[in-house]
Amino acid sequence: MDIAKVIVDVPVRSTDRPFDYLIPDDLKLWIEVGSRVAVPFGHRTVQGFVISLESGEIGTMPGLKPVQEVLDLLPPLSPELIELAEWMSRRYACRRISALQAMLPTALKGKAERLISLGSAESDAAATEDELFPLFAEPDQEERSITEFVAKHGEVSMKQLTRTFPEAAETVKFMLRRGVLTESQSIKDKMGKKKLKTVELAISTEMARGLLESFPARSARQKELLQFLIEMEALLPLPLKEVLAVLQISAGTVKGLEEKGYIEIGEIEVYRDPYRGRDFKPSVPLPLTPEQSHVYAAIARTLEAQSHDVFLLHGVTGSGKTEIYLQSIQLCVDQGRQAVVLVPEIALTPQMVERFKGRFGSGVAVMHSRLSVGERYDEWRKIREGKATVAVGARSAVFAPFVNLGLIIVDEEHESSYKQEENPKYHARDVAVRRAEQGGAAVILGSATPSLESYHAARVQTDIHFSPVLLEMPSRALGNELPAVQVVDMRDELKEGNRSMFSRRLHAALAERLERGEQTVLLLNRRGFSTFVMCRSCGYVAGCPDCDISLTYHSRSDNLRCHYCGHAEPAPKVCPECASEHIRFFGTGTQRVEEELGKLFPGMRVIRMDVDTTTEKGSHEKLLNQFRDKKADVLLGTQMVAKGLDFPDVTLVGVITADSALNLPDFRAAEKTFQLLTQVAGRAGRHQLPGEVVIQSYTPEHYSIIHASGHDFHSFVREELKHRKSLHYPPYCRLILVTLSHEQLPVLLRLAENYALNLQGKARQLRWYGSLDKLSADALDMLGPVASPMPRLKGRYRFQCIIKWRGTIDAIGLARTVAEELEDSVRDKDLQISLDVDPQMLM
Ligand SMILES: Nc1ncnc2c1ncn2[C@@H]1O[C@H](COP(=O)(O)OP(=O)(O)OP(=O)(O)O)[C@@H](O)[C@H]1O
Ligand SMILES: [Zn+2]
Ligand SMILES: [Zn+2]
Repeated sequence: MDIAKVIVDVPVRSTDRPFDYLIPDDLKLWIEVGSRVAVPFGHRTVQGFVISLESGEIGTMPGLKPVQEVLDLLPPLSPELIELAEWMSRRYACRRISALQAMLPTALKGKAERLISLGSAESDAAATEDELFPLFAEPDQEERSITEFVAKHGEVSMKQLTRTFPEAAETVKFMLRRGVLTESQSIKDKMGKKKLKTVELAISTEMARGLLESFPARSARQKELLQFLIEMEALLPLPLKEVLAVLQISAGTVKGLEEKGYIEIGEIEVYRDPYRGRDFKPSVPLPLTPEQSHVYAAIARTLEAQSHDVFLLHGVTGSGKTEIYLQSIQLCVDQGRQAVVLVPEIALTPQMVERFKGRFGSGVAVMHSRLSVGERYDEWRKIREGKATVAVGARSAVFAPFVNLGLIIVDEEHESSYKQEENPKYHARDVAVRRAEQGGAAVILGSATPSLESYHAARVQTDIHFSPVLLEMPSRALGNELPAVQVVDMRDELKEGNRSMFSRRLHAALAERLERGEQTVLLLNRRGFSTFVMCRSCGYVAGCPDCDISLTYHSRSDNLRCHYCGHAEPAPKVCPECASEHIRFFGTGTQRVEEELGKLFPGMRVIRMDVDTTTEKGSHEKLLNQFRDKKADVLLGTQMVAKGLDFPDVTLVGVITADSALNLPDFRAAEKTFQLLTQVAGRAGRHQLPGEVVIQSYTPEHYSIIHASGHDFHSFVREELKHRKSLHYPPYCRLILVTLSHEQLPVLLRLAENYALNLQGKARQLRWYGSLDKLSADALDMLGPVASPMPRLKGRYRFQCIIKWRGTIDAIGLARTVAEELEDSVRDKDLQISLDVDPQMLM
């Protein structure tokens, strides 16, 4: 192999293709497909990824530059992941480099660094002073110390040099020009490995014992250390820090013994383990219920054959899906293969981690955004170096660098957080299915409320997604009933004079729990229900001057903030339009509910869990532990409290407003409402005590609320699918959201119009264009251009087109080509076009 094809880390579209580099002889054994390398690009050194190797006649490739260095001992990506990235770039219309970068921990997102070393002739160790300073018999003292400094270190960074010689800028520049110093570039990672100093014997134990007898009396401390190391022989090398602490000796003592050559100070690499020192209650496989056995048998057949299948596991809340996951993983691990478990970020609670660590111990690597960059890097390395067999993590864990992956589990597969909203805009569930298909692994998509896309695909053979095997578990594992649900019409409450945010029913139920010492989970559905400021006299609403959305009130700082761009201003005391004092904060935040609870139930202990109380690392966990240990009566929160929690004493779940999200401009509003209500209702009565759920609503007749209260997934799906079909929404077609943005509105209008016309024209030529009402299998239709629901963001105007399509046509390729052609033809640097394939939000 002589040539490496490399995708370079340069963020412009024209470089989104492989570039050829020569592999120098000394790197031949080090470079593989998936290696991260430093390569020259223009005048810079950049990071890149080797996607293939080729042999070629070097003579026929004049001008090819060589690879500069290999950046890792083990290639961070496997050929399988390289292939997956290629697929992602087509599937999500993103650049290859952006797909590759998404697969790596932040710590490996290397940046070029300038390095200074001695000039070529001068770097020769035998160089005499005369050779070093040919033009000057007497180099001045400053030059001399710089040369010595650089020679001693071999290579120094610009930063090191400027710190050490802050005054010497002119001299260094002069030395560079003369060639005494030379400059190069290298890629430096954001995060190094963590090392620990260790100490051990440098001589045999026999010899050390012999030495003890004749040890000089004035070195008693050294003797003590030597003796200790002899005793601890079996445990060597020992961490230096611990030895110092145990013996109460100084580093000088150690140094002294080292200088005598009796002991050796070394270094070992350690992993920053976020769960170090924590005990996880070991758990053993439970005997499965008949429903579970049935489901497990189907999965086990596929695993035993080591073949690829996708299972959609639809099991009601508390049906014991997790036990199915655990036993399937066990089977996979017993075969010498590895498994990945994806969990939505907010459901990745300590309780969840405990269930996997408890069964598989230290073989579990955990990856989520609340870990530090270093911790995440180390968990990732544990996987890469074969020290972990199971990875549990949020979205990006789908890229865990296992080499023999046998199983991918996607828990709560309906969660929209599996879709990444920034580039690359991938959906982890779809990537999981693709990765498994590529590598012959099984996939389990689990949920109590599967997405309509997955469910429909399992029921009908659709051509738009994979076709999973449907497995259903309609009853709870512990044999108890799903909780009884009561829907309260809040309009009636108001009519009958109750102005509180709590209905009489919920109030009474809360009082009962307090009396019985049982616990309550209260959900405040905040989606589409922000705390905005409105004047009751004239209707003025405080909005962001840049984003055209209403500002949110923050009581802690008493100011108003824009959640999209961060704009902040003090909260007004009088209306800026009409000077009225009746300006009020509308909407209900968790804080207000907490205050209200305090008034209605003095002494009630409430834990509030929302973005404000969980910003600090570990706070989420602390709050949940407090609740589990019964240090509170009520757990009050946003979406965070709806998922995955399994607390035996929770017998009441209250939903303050069920329908606040129903009026959002989102075709999935009903689906999301149904899912949230079903999930949160599922937190009640999971163990011995029966559960009760109270849902408060202003539109109790809405089918998503009716069916959620009846735990009736199938009826909900039937009704929702009817709507989707008649309006042409997924799963009956696929969507591509095209957003164009520009600082100038008139320019944007023209460009958006252009985009739409070009797209329609091309689609017509290809005979794809037409209404989706027609019976043809391949069809494409387009809505827009219209102003985006967020028409202005960070000072830029935004317009969008929605492409609806079905069949085998390459609509994604078309949308991308038209975008690139428009960018090329107008050459307006301010124009941005972004494509979102299968969007979760039409914003
Ligand atoms: N075979 C079994 N025997 C005894 N207990 C079981 C069994 N399977 C599961 N359980 C218990 O049933 C309870 C519910 O199980 P689990 O939390 O796995 O359900 P789930 O389907 O993941 O629920 P959710 O979707 O609500 O998170 C847990 O307390 C679990 O320990
Ligand atoms: Zn006013
Ligand atoms: Zn704003």
